[in-house]
Amino acid sequence: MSIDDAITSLRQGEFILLYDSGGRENEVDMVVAAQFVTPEHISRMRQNAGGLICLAINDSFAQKLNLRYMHDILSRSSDIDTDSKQMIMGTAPYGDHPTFSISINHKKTFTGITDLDRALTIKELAKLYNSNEPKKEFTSTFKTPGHVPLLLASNGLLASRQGHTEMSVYLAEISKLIPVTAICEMMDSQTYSALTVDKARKFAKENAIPFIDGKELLEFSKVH
Ligand SMILES: O=C(CO)[C@H](O)[C@H](O)COP(=O)(O)O
Ligand SMILES: [Mg+2]
Ligand SMILES: [Mg+2]
Repeated sequence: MSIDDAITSLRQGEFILLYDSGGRENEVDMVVAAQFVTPEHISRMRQNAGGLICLAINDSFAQKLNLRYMHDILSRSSDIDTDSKQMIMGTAPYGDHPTFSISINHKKTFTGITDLDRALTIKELAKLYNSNEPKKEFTSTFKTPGHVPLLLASNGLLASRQGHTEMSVYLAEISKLIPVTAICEMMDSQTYSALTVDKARKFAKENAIPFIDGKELLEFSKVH
């Protein structure tokens, strides 16, 4: 299936599968546009993917919310001693910096972890994108720490970093959707490892879900 098929699915609030490359995580994430997320999407990501359900946002939105990478927040914190700062992740084993920022819960959640709660947090954060006062609404409507990790896409998207964070946000942007995505790595409960790309492709085919290869997406982004 093509990038056009992925755009169609994302616009319909359906999942796509997104593979980065053998040169980095070598993982396939389930991806859905955050504006359409329902408890059913969260349930499917838990059961069919099984990784960490995260919320990726583009750089301009992150700037409006005054969000920072967690590694920067921790590095600058005067509450953390020098030895402990050695723990802060600079680059992951596959070479990229992590995109994690703070984690959030919508204030109307209870524990924050249920399918209902996480869907509320994710959908409401996407809704905030069109707010006239996003920062004010963000700080008054969400709590941290929470059960939905925020991931900050690099400015320039694929030209800067080729992670699922940037690729999923790029796909939302070219779909003319709010550039906020819910993503989750696919795991294999038989091998206790990441699902292989071949198994993920089979899953995609069996379930009629568009499968996007990061290398193809990168080439596409260079000419569009
Ligand atoms: O680590 C992650 C958060 O669960 C995932 O790999 C997610 O795909 C985002 O990270 P990246 O942009 O590095 O691929
Ligand atoms: Mg990862
Ligand atoms: Mg990833």
